[in-house]
Amino acid sequence: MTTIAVLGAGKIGEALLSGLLDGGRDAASLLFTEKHPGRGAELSARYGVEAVSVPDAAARADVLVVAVKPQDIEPLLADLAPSLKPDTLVVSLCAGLPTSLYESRLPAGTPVVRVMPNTPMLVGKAMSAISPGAHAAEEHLALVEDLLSTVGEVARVPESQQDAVTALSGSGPAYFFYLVEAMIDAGILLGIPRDLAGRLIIQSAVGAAAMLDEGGQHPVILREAVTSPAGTTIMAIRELEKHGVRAALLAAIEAARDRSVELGKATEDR
Ligand SMILES: NC(=O)C1=CN([C@@H]2O[C@H](COP(=O)(O)OP(=O)(O)OC[C@H]3O[C@@H](n4cnc5c(N)ncnc54)[C@H](OP(=O)(O)O)[C@@H]3O)[C@@H](O)[C@H]2O)C=CC1
Ligand SMILES: O=C(O)[C@@H]1CCC=N1
Repeated sequence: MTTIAVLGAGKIGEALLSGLLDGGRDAASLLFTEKHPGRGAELSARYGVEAVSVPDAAARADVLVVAVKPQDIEPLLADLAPSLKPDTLVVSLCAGLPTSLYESRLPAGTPVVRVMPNTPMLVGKAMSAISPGAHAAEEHLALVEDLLSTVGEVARVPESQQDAVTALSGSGPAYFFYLVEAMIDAGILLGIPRDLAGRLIIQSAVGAAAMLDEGGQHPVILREAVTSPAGTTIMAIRELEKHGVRAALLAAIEAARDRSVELGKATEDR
């Protein structure tokens, strides 16, 4: 079985380990590296996966999944480059970082695949978008697709779209969590106890997501079906429009895209 090492088992690295194990992968085929020995020991105990050093991961794994913050990439690549085996596939989960950055720091010909996943990986419902670097062939893309399809859906996109994808689906779960949090607060405002407000809103979100996913109908049609003439929903929609919520979402997602571009540029400038 292919050995996979996750370099940086923080929020998304841990979500990947946990999602792969839930998807049936053998813990013996997984490795991870962590900066802090305490966290390494905690994760090993929780998942039964071995914590190793970066050079050990490079020596033993067929696939290295980079999951450190973009700001931490340079020391990691400097650590990795001398011990990397020629055919090792490098998979980057890092926002903004182009495959060309890895290609310029790692041995010539290293295959690199850029991925933008999201945290619903933890429950097997990730949306991941993948793009090949200059030396990644179909077999590499197929391997990454196979790996990530155990933790959710996978789409192939040109690398030029990855910053936009990061803003949409990479950060996307946070926008929905923010909305749910604000709607629960509205329940509190209306005098509903917090637990009940949470159940009302979360089950509405789950139901709406299932209709979007399974029903095949456009969101406008689904919203119109809730919006009765002179009813309650249209009064709420008028307030959302008055407060510029649609424009705020467009601006917010554009700002996230711009930040992804900036994170990539910051490494180019070093
Ligand atoms: N969180 C998310 O929803 C998503 C994140 N991503 C991307 O995933 C990457 C990680 O994000 P996230 O998980 O949120 O961040 P975290 O900070 O939670 O995780 C990164 C982990 O890597 C550790 N680390 C840093 N340098 C090294 C190193 N050289 N060797 C081993 N471990 C190291 C960090 O330790 P320490 O904290 O001590 O520095 C930390 O535990 C980012 O590049 C982000 O853009 C992509 C999609 C979604
Ligand atoms: O906020 C971030 O930078 C990362 C990338 C996408 C989701 N979280």
